[in-house]
Amino acid sequence: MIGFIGTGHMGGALARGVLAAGADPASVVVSAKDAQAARDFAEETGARPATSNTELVTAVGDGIVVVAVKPYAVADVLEEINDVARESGTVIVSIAAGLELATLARHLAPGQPLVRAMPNVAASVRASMTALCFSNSVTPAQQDAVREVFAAVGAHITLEEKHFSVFSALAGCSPAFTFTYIDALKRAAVADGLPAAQAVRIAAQAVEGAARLVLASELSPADLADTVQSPGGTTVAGVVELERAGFGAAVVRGVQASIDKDRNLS
Ligand SMILES: NC(=O)C1=CN([C@@H]2O[C@H](COP(=O)(O)OP(=O)(O)OC[C@H]3O[C@@H](n4cnc5c(N)ncnc54)[C@H](O)[C@@H]3O)[C@@H](O)[C@H]2O)C=CC1
Ligand SMILES: O=C(O)[C@@H]1CCC=N1
Repeated sequence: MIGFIGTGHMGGALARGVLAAGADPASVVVSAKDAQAARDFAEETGARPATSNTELVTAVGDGIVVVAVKPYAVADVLEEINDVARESGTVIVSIAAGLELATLARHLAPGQPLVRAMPNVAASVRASMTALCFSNSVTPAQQDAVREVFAAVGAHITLEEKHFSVFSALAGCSPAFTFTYIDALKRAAVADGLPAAQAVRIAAQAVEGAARLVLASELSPADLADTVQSPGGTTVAGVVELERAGFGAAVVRGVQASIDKDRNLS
C-alpha cells in the first residue's frame, strides 16, 4: 500500500504517475487538507480517499506514506501521524524542499523509517528525475520498495544529503526554468507570425529531442552545440546573441538563487 498526504501539484503528479505505471488503484490512498479535495482526486483517478491523515496511515500500515504538503506544513502533519506511523512501522517519505532528515526525524519516533526524496513535476508523465536519501532505520527491503515507487514515475538516484539543495535546483526547480524557456521560444515565434499552439508544440518537441540527445550521446552539451552551429550560420548567430544578453550567466544565477533558497528553508 502507498499513501499520498497532499494531492496538489506534486502529490497529485506522483499518485497519477504510480497509477499510470499500473498500480492497483485500491492500493493507492490519498488525503488532503480538505477531505472533499481528496474525494475529488480519488474519483478522478480511482485511488482510495481517506478522510484524515491518520486514517490514511492506518490504511497503509507498514507500507509507504509520501508526505506531499508545503514545507511549512510538514512538521504538523508528521506530529499528527506520528503515533499511528510508529505502531504500524510505516515508511515515511518527505518530498519537501529544504527539510533535512534530522529535522524531519524530530517530529517522529526514534527509529521510524524515514526517507527524503526530491522528485519533479514530470512524475505525472512518468519522466521525473528523483533523488533519494535514506535514514539508517530504513531496511534494504524498504529501500527497494521506495525505489520501486520512484522508478514507476521516472529515473531516480540515491544521493548524499549534502547535495540535495543543488539537486533540487537542477531537477526539482528546473522544469519551471524550462517551461519559461519554452514560453519565450513561443513568444518569439508568435512575434514572427506562427500560431501559439503550433509554436509550443514545435518548441517542446525540440527541447525533448535535445535532452534525449544529451542523454544518449557521448558528447558534452557544448560539443553537441558545435554539431548544430555551422560556421557563419543561423544557429551561431542566435547563440552569440543569447550570450550577449547574458543567457548562460542568467541560468547560473537562477540555479544559485534556488540553491540558496533551499538551504535557507532548513
Ligand atoms: N511542485 C513541485 O514541482 C515540487 C514540489 N516539491 C515539494 O512538494 C511539496 C508539495 O508541493 P506542491 O505539490 O507544489 O504544493 P500544493 O500546494 O500544490 O499541494 C499541497 C497539498 O497539500 C495538502 N495539504 C496541506 N496541508 C495539509 C494537511 N495538514 N493535511 C493533508 N494535506 C494537506 C493540500 O490539500 C494540497 O493537496 C512541497 O513540500 C514542495 O517542496 C518537491 C518537488 C517538486
Ligand atoms: O519551489 C518549490 O516549492 C518546489 C521545490 C522544488 C520544486 N518546486
